[in-house]
Amino acid sequence: MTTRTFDNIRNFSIVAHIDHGKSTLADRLIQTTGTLSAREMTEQVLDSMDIERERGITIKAQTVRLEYLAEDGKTYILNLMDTPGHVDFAYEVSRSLAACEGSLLVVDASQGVEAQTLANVYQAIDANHEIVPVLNKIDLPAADPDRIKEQIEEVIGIDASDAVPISAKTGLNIEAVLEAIVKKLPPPKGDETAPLKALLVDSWYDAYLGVVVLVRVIDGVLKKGMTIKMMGTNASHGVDKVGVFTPKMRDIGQLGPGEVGFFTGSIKEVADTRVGDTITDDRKPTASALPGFKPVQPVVFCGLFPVDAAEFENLRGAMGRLRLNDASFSYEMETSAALGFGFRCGFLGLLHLEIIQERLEREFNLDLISTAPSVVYHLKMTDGSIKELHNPADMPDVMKIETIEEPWIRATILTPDEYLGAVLKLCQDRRGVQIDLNYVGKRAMVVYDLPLNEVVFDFYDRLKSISKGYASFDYHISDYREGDLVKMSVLVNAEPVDALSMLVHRGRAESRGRAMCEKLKDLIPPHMFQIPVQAAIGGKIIARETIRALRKDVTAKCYGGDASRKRKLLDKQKEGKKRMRQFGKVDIPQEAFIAALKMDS
Ligand SMILES: Nc1nc2c(ncn2[C@@H]2O[C@H](COP(=O)(O)OP(=O)(O)OP(=O)(O)O)[C@@H](O)[C@H]2O)c(=O)[nH]1
Repeated sequence: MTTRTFDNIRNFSIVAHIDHGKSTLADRLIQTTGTLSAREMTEQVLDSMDIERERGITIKAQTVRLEYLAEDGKTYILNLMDTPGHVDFAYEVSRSLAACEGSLLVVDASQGVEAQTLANVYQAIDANHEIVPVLNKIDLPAADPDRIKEQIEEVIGIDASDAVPISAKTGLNIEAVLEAIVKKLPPPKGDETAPLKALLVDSWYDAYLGVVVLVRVIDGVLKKGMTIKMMGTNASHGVDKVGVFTPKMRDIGQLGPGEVGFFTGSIKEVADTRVGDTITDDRKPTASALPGFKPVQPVVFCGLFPVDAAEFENLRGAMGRLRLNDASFSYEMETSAALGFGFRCGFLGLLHLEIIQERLEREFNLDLISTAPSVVYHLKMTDGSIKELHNPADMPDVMKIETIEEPWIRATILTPDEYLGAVLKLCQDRRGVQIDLNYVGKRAMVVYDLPLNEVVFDFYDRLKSISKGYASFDYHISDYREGDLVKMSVLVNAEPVDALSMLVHRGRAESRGRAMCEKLKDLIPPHMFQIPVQAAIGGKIIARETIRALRKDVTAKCYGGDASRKRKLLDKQKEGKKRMRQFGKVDIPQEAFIAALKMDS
């Protein structure tokens, strides 16, 4: 067995803060290497999902194989691995990075280093990547490449003297990027005579081909017709097709060491393929699996219920369809006294939650009520057992709980100096513990440890609003810590609304309860009777508001005459009704469930 270097291959990814031009550069690289015709280039190629494009973020990792004739006269195969740009998908990012040897670090030359730049580049450094800094958007008048170079050296601590100044938009200097990839990034190494060992980087469901698996071959050869084994799940599958993306799918029959491509076979569900798993030859397995494999765990849960109970089966069908392509999304049936039949769903983070909810509503035309997002708590019971709590409504008797642990995150925030005070206050208000405060050029960089449950509702929105959109934020889950947490229930007209119950820190329970009652008072329309709104811990009421009785005739304003206007108003009222839920005798509008949880004190 001999390990050798595959000199004509380079595997790289692009790391960048959101909007710094990763997709535009990727498109330029594809175009410059002539992989697609100009007509095919009209759309951004790598971001393929609608919602991704609308939100300008990349969710599913994809990859493209480029062929580049370099200045040295040789033709190179360049595999560009696209990485998801958001923290919720950090594990997928780390697997994509593990599949290559180097990264292009794209920094907007008019903006400089941002929180995600740091988080992503540190991940690339952890993956032992060689890093080529690229300064993008130098066509902008505000671009200051020299200052940004200094910033990269100072903050990230890598040599930026050879950083490539480009404009991905105008196509300026793209050749120089390709040359840097060839000259600076190391080629892959591997042993083609060894048993197959490949990293499962990503997988998705294709209507024609079934499950498509993206892999990076480390050793051996992945061939059409062979039987492979996934070492994490111990499942074996026949291989039907082996190929690469150019970015169109092209069959090439086999992939050798250092190569990146896809295969299809007898795999039924995306859930059967775990990102990070090792793929080997079923008949001649490799001795050791690749390190670092961990199944992804949902960290945020919420209930999703159809507004119209008759839509329950449609919702179940839609969730099944989404899960086909997203194994990290989980759901199980749940019944709520107030909301009826629905599902308890698990997500990788808040963005993931929003994306799934939006797709259910948009692609499947469902009207949904979502309950408060909750993190996963670890309960240590008095009998010594450990329980995971996904839903505050399921909280066991407090007498049986010894301690409650909650997940904490480490957050990195970059903000212009003038908003620093407000940012620190926000973190402090959310039980944050300051770890570091530094300067990156003219901007402050603060590192905080925060309980995830304080971040889960509206932290990011608040951060953006207090910094006028200038602060950037990134986080990762760090650990579980014990907290003095209590379950707060909300009662509307003396009926507990389980969908609004939540775990809060004891020290904040009263102010949260008060804020919640005040909010609900505004959100719940007056009825024909008086409605008390209360917050309680155990049997103890900690806050109360009253919605005064009101008899309101919506058509009263239309003095008889205009029938069409009258009908419009009644229709509008009916529309409003549809989005309400009855709790005992009280109608609560759907918006109330999320709005009540936002704490914009
Ligand atoms: N002026 C200028 N604008 C650019 C340049 N490169 C990209 N842009 C613009 O910057 C915006 C963001 O570019 P994208 O390529 O979508 O950014 P991205 O980093 O891929 O963003 P995510 O996919 O969300 O991670 C778009 O409006 C681009 O047109 C450039 O060189 N100059």
